[in-house]
Order: sequence, then structure tokens, then C-alpha cells
Amino acid sequence: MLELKGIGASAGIAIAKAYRLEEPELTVSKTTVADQDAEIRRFEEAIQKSKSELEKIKDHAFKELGKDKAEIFAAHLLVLSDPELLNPVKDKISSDASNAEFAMKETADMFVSMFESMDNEYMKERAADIRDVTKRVIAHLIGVELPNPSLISEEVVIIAEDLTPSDTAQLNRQYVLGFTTDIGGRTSHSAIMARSMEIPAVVGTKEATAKIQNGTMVIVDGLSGDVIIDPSAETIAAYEEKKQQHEAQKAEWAKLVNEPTVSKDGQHVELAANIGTPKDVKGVIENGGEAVGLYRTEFLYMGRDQLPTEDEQFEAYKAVLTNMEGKPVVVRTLDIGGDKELPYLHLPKEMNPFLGFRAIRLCLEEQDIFRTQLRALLRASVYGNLRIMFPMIATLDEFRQAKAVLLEEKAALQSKGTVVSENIEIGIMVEIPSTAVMADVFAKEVDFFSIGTNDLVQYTMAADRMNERVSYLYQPYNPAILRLITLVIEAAHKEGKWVGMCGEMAGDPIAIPILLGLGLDEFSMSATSILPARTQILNLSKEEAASHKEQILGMQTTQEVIDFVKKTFDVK
Ligand SMILES: C=C(OP(=O)(O)O)C(=O)O
Ligand SMILES: [Mg+2]
Repeated sequence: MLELKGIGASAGIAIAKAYRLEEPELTVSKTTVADQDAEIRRFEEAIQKSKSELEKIKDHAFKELGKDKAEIFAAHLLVLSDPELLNPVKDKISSDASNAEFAMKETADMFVSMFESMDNEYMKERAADIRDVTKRVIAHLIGVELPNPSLISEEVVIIAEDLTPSDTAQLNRQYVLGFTTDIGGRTSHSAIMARSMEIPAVVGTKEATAKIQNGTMVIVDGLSGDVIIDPSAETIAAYEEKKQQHEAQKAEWAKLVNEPTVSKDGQHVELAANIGTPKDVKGVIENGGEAVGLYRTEFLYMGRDQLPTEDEQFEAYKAVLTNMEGKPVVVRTLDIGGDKELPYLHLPKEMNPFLGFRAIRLCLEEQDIFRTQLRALLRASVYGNLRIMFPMIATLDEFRQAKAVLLEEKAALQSKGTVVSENIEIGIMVEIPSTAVMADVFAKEVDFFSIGTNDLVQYTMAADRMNERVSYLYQPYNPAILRLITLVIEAAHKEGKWVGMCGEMAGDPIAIPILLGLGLDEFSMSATSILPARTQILNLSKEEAASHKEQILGMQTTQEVIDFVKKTFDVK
């Protein structure tokens, strides 16, 4: 039995066999074959096996994830039937007496570099398809198994170096009971996805892949951040018990689903949820969310091979607004970049993607993408209470430009007779320190702020939110962060505007008493954090929390803040 310590990223306990999700080694080298005909047959068999595997994946994707995702695999199947790719491979085997894997790789590399150098989106996508299927064929030829999380059909815990947000979105909740990764932090997007999918997860263990073999029994404790490898029968029994306690606790919280969030001294605050897809609304309702405080629309653009159309987006936004039945829904415009990539945009690799061409910066430059999204939002606005929010605003000028584009699209729609709501609030994320510092200036022009502490902390502390080696610097309760938050809340209230927070800090039991005392109006968090947060706020007095404001803001270190909150507000 061995124990690893990581970061509890999604509450709950999973006990199951390990399933290692890794990119296998697929290097090939050239050898000379004596029987070229036999080698060609071996190649054809590998193609057949790859095809039947892809057929299965395609059917599964169609059932579980819909037509769009299934089409990716249909395109892969077409590549595997294309004589323009297959014949040169066979020719190479015959003429050079080359081994099949080497011939396949050489031929595929030639097509990939040819297609990639063309200034044509379609051809670039075909290059990506060829790269993908080549991996599969070579894996068959050299006898290596490619992992495929969507084909898992028994209960497992996934072990990976890292999971991309779209890997996470494709996990089958029925069989994937939990996951653990070497890298990542609580605010990496795979962790955020895990919380919205309610899959227990521990990230940033540094050595899960080095220490855990396929098939080993593993316990993932997303509450404490512990991962137990090859546990004894007693340990399993103890964790089964802890799991049941957690379930019982959840049942207690569930009694507050329809209660308002009112502090002990009668002050109401709004508890909202962060969502990534329209399907997440069900979890918001089940967990008693009073609003959607952040709809991360970028997930609509991910895990596919082209941009979503205006109509597809309209349907998604309409579904969220309709299902929230008039409760507020803050939709954030496309925030791509950082750890959220869109391969089909073919953006050049950057040295510092979190500081690069992303979010509103990209939208103001690639206005077709931005305007399509805004039109879809404006058309959907009549189905509920829509609020539009721009991400990563660093300057007032960016906000003004984004708002001007929105108003232009609104006027254009109205001139064509489309009805658009007149009550759409327009706000911004505060996740860049310059914007927090200038909040008094912004407050005169925006309708609301939502503080994105996931990024605000990383930019203020200069500590990458994904990098577990600097996670000691990732300090949401650092007085520097608390002072920035205070600047924003005070500036907004002076102008009669409201302030929310949609970074993970909003659902954190240590942060909640501080934020309540600072006057935060709306707390937006993973849906599963809402009921514990409500329970906590029902037992806090806002006035008393506010009475500690100056003292907390005057503290010198993060630890001082933590110790004070734990003692004063009885937080575990
Ligand atoms: C909510 C935020 O946005 P994201 O986590 O999507 O970057 C944030 O930065 O706090
Ligand atoms: Mg952010």
C-alpha cells in the first residue's frame, strides 16, 4: 500500500482498478523485409483492425456524444479507405523492401507536411486526420495498444499525466469513477470539468503515472487529495465508510435546495453556478442554484473540428435560458487560450499562452467569430434573463470596443425585425490586476463585475495556475488578492453596480466569510459547492464578518488570514 498526496479537485471518493491513459511510444525505424507481399498483407490487416476499431468508436461517440463528435471518426474512416494514401505505402513496401510501419510513417509525414503548408483550413484539418489515423495503424503494426477512454466498459479510475478539458468532457461517468493526474491544480480546467461532472478527482500528484500500474486497485479521495495505491481490505472498508458519510452529508445539504441564501442577520446573497454546457443546468437546479453566474461558452467550441454555427450556438443559449426559467444567466463570450485550445484555429504556438492572444483579444481581432456568437446570444436573449460578460478585459478601450460590436450587432438584428431583449446587462470579468486597480473607472461604464480569481490570483502572484511546482504561491487568501477584491467591490457599490465572483474562490469555505464581510453580492461556483456554501452562510452574520474587514486587509501573510478565519468563523 502506497499513498500519494495531491490536490483534491473534485469532492467524493472513488475506489476501482487503475486505467492508465497515456500516449504510448510509437517510434519506428526502418528495417528491410524479405517477403514484401507478406508485409503488404500485414499492412492491410492493420488497416482493417484500425477500421473496425474506429467504427466502434464512431458508434459509441454517436450514442454518447452526438452526431458532431461521431463525424470526426467518420472522417478518419474515409482516410483509411483512401487509395491516394494507401497505394504509396504499398509501393514503398514493394520497391524499397521497407517495413510497413516505416513506409506508413514516411508517406503520412509527406502528406501531413504538404497539407499543413497549404493556406487552406480544410486541408489542414485533413492533415490532422492523417496524423491521428497513422498513429492508430502504426500502433497495430508494432503491437501497441492505444488507450481510448470513451470505450471503457468497466468501472475504473483513470490515471494520466494530464487530461485536457475535452478528454475530461468525453469521460463516461458510468464507468469512470474518478481520476488522478500528475500535473494540474484546483483551477485547471480539467479539475473544473470534473466538478461539474461530479467525478471525484485528485490532480497534481506529481507521480501518479510513475507509481500506479494498470489494473492496480486505487482509492481517489477528492475530499482530502489523497490517492491510495493497492489498499488493504481494512483501508478499502474505511474509505467505503467515508464515502457513505459523504453521501449522508450530501443528503443533509439537499434539504436546503429550495431555501434562499440568507445570512444569520437576514442579508441575502445570490448563490449561482458555473456551467460549461447546457446539460449542466440540470445540476444547477438539483443543487439549488439561484442563477448561472458563469457559462463558459468555450466548451461549445471544443472537442470538434470546426467552429459552431450561429444556429447551433443559438440553440445552446436558448436551452440554458429557457431551463433556468427566468433566473439570471451570465454568459461569458468565448474565452479561448491558456489551457483551452482550439486546434482547428491553427493559432501559432506561444511562449506564454496565458499571457497571449486569447479571449477578448482574439475576439476583437477575429471579429467574425465574435459577431457570430453575439448574434446567437442576442437572438436567444428573449428566452430568459440574459447577462453578457466579456472575459480577460485589461483596458477600458477593450471593453468599449467589445460593447460597440455588441450594440452594432443588436442594431443590425433589430433592423431586420428580430426581437432582442432590452434588458441585457453587460459586464466584465475582473481577472487581470490592471482592471481591478482601475475598477472605479470601469464601474462608471459596466453594468456589473464578476471577479475571476482563478486568473486574478495567477496574474497577481505570477504563479501559473496549472503548475503544481509553484502551487505554494497560488494564494487566493493573500492580502494582496483580498485588497484587489475590495477595490472592485467598493468601486462598484459606489456606482450602484453589483459584483459577483466566478473564480473557484467563491465556493471556498475559508474565503466565504471574508467575501461576505467584504460585501460580495453574488457567489458563483461549481454546482456541487452551492449547498455546502448555503449551509455555511446561513450560520454567518454578515455584519459580524464585515466588522473584521480592516483587520483582515491589514494582515501580512496568507497564513495569518487562514488562521484567523478558521478560528473566528469555525471553519475546518
Ligand atoms: C472564472 C475564471 O475563468 P476561467 O477559470 O475560465 O479562466 C477565472 O479566471 O477565475
Ligand atoms: Mg479566467
